[in-house]
Amino acid sequence: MSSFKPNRFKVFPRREPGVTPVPKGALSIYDPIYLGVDTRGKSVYVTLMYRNILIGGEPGAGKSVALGNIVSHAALCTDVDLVLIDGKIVELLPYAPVAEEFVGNDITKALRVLRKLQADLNERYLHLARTGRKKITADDGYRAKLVAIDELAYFTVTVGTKEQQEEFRTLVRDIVARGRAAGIIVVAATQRPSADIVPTSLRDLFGYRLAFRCATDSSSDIILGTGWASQGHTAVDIEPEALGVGLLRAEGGFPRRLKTAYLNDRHVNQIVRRAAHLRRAA
Ligand SMILES: Nc1ncnc2c1ncn2[C@@H]1O[C@H](COP(=O)(O)OP(=O)(O)OP(=O)(O)O)[C@@H](O)[C@H]1O
Repeated sequence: MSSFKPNRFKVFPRREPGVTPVPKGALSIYDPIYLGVDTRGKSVYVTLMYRNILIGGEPGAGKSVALGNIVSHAALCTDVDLVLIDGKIVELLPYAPVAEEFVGNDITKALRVLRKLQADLNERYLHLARTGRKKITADDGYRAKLVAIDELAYFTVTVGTKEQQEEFRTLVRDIVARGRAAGIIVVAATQRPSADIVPTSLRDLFGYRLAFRCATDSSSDIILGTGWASQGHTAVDIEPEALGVGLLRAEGGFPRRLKTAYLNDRHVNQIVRRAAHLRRAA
């Protein structure tokens, strides 16, 4: 188990135009996010601004830990608001003190929060249309948002009425599809990589896909993309004891095996305390 060191999160030069300067010691959502190491021991980062990430795999394979790495980075950024939707409650609850919204296993509240996000999205698009531009930057006066959803299936098949589940699906699809350009990032995790939870049309909207161990080639393909298993890239091959090992595929690239960084509860609590301090000071 690696121990957490705050300076492990490298701060990269921010070259994007219109990025709000962040206070010393804080991170930016425009920075690459540290996820773990690949098979050669090289650090693996993902840049999520203007992108989304889908995380899938069987129970206990490492999805929530990966999600926690991303949310921890975002918490330490003073230029992004966190919207956390957690059907399991306990995975994202530690970040609630620094979140704009925290939703537990309450689909009515989840829908209210997603409708509000959609209205915000519509306003951002109107602004883009009025100014003749295609992408929101911090200069536009809109803050980036990171929407983390841990467990898609909980809200789309388990709780609520059929109508609520359908509305949840529709809202998530719209926010994933249109959110990127508007500075709204979606990070979604599911332990049920099946076509009813993640239809191809939704999967294909995610620029990054991270598949932890899956039971079948078809579940692995549901996360990574059709045809990868037949080319030898399948999360079925990940050994059951290899917790936190997954295949990461970035837009148009080959799946790359990685082991995620592990933050234990103490690390997360330290990060949240630090994040609260940075956010108050910003
Ligand atoms: N990168 C890692 N390094 C070491 N251990 C890990 C790592 N990732 C996960 N684990 C171990 O595996 C356990 C399960 O991980 P995690 O909670 O992320 O799984 P999950 O896929 O979200 O499961 P579920 O779908 O049941 O919620 C963790 O509690 C931890 O003990």
